[in-house]
Amino acid sequence: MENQMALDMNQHVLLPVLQEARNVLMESKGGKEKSSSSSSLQHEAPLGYTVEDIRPNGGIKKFQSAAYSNPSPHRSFSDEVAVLNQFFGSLESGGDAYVIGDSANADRKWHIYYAATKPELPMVTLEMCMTKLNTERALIFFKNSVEGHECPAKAMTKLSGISNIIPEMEICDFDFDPCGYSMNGIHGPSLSTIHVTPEEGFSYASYEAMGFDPLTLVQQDLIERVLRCFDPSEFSLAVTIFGGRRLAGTWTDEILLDGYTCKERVEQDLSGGGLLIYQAFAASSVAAVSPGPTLHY
Ligand SMILES: C[S@@+](CC[C@H](N)C(=O)[O-])C[C@H]1O[C@@H](n2cnc3c(N)ncnc32)[C@H](O)[C@@H]1O
Repeated sequence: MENQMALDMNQHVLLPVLQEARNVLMESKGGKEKSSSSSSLQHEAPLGYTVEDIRPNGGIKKFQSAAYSNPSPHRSFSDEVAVLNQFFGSLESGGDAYVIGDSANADRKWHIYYAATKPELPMVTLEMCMTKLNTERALIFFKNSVEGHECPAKAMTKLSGISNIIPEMEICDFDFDPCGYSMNGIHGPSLSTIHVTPEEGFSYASYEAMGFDPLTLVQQDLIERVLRCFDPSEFSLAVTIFGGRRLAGTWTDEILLDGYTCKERVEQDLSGGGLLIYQAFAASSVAAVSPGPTLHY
């Protein structure tokens, strides 16, 4: 998870680091608040990042976000792993790093860093990375497309269908100027987050959810609801399971999606008893990508 990963960095850390490696690391570590009494909060940059911008987000302090530049060593995964090991390598599980995906395609790899002090509680986490969004769906995340609505972010949440993904979730959403969208959702122990970059040519949306009951929430239904919001030409997803397959309900199933071809499926055991299932999909008309191995660092 991105923001949610900041929950308890002393206990455990599972960092999915995809194309936006620097952002994920930044958000996982979290900008540390220096003063909560001031109305203009100061943030400390994590892991040597420089704070460039801090935006208020709906007035909810814990959902604030910040943008950072990415100086070395945050330009290569090996360097990132070396830095993370300094922080987390001495935890009971040690620090384990994995790169999963197509080794021939630099844009199609899933980077994972895992470290824990104690066995994980049973938990399923879904992470989706969607690219080449449908142009009309992407337009919803431009502010000028929701002109006239009192709150652009709320309009985007509703018009895109994001509010229907897990309808019970209380959503804190944020619109960027002139385009872009982020939200965090919460319902009991379940958390979710979405970040959308809608610009043509490099459009991208991420969806992540954790803490839900895997025996009642059906994997395929949830994924289909997410896809309806963005209609991407390509996407990959990672399901991380702690607690064993028996408690994971439908979350170990292979998913079959109308209009998409599964290009790759990898199952990777994680230290600490976890299982990661990675799958990559492309809209059925998109040319096939050859599967690649899992590389261990
Ligand atoms: C969803 S936001 C970035 C999400 C990122 N994880 C974060 O919290 O910084 C990305 C989209 O917002 C737009 N955007 C507008 N102003 C921005 C800003 N100050 N910082 C980051 N993105 C901004 C970008 O062009 C892009 O379409």
